[in-house]
Amino acid sequence: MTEHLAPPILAPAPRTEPLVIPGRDPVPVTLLTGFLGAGKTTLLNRILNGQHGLRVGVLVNDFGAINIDAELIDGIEENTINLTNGCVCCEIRDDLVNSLEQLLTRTETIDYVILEASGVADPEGIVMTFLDQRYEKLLRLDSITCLVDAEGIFADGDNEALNMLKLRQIGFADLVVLNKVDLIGAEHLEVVKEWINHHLHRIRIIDATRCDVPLEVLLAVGRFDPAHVVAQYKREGENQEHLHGHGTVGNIFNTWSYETDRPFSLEALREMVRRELPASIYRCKGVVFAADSPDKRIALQIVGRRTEIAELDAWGDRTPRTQIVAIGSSFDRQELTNKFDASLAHAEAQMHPSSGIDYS
Ligand SMILES: Nc1nc2c(ncn2[C@@H]2O[C@H](COP(=O)(O)OP(=O)(O)OP(=O)(O)O)[C@@H](O)[C@H]2O)c(=O)[nH]1
Repeated sequence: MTEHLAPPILAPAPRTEPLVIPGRDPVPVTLLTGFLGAGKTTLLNRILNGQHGLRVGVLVNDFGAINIDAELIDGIEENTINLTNGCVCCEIRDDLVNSLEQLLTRTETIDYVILEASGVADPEGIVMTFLDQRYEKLLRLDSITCLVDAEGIFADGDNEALNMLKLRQIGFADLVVLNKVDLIGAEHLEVVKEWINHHLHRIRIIDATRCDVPLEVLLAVGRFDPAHVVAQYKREGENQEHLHGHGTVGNIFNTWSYETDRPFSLEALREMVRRELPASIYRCKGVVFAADSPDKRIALQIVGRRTEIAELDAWGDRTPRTQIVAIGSSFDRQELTNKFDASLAHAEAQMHPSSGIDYS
């Protein structure tokens, strides 16, 4: 039921020939980066449902053993490929290229690709893949948009490696969407902007709630500039900030996953998160089987101690089963399992009479 981040896998022999799909121009790619829970999937769904006339293919890289994001992306299964078993920025870089190739050859109809990196991905490896000349006839990096959680950006702020990762995610981007401004006041917003501007100069920042950003600034903008990557390296060199590879970052995270056929009490789950979830759990998400609504799949989203619960489709032919993943640093997995176990409906029934559904 528990695991660390997957260890690096042996990469296949590197390609020597340029990758070309005959008759095809390089397909533009927008890379979505940003720390756990910042809003990448929210933005992705917004783009997929937007009026842009583009036929979009999607690559999703999630953390943990179960790819929950794939469940939460609105209905384009056939043009979506999930990258599992590792982080897109290092362990599965060849997998990334193979998946992109698969996505582009699978159907003639894709004319734009969006890659959602995992929230723990260091952008360097991904950017380097796109700068590799072997792939330049296949793909063109159009832009890198980094989502920042304006409320949660300073969570666990004493953790230097964590701050560094967040800054690198921002530093490699050509646009920052400062998201969740609905959750903070004007003063906090200014503090976040000052923090970003203090560390990184001349980054374009757009404030947003629920990633409501005009599509014109996100897609087919041709903003990616390799010179910016060079400048980022130079800046890091001057500030001696380089992380010496993703391994350093990867080591600060642990993942946990949980599965059960027994139904949850949503109220108990929400209360448990509010009162007891350790601050060292940065992100938790899943698809839940709930006693409150046993016929429908329930999406569970936890960022810090905020919980969002939403009804998805009916279980239909699928056996109702809860799958939850969490990521954080230095937490006790058994303790976490116990806390979730205690939020199961029957466990709750022993302590409280049953309560109504609250989807707020
Ligand atoms: N209040 C508020 N909630 C938001 C906003 N944007 C996103 N959320 C919520 O934040 C949670 C995380 O959003 P996601 O889009 O899944 O974040 P993510 O960056 O894809 O997360 P991971 O990749 O799983 O780390 C979800 O519950 C969203 O509904 C916002 O502007 N305001």
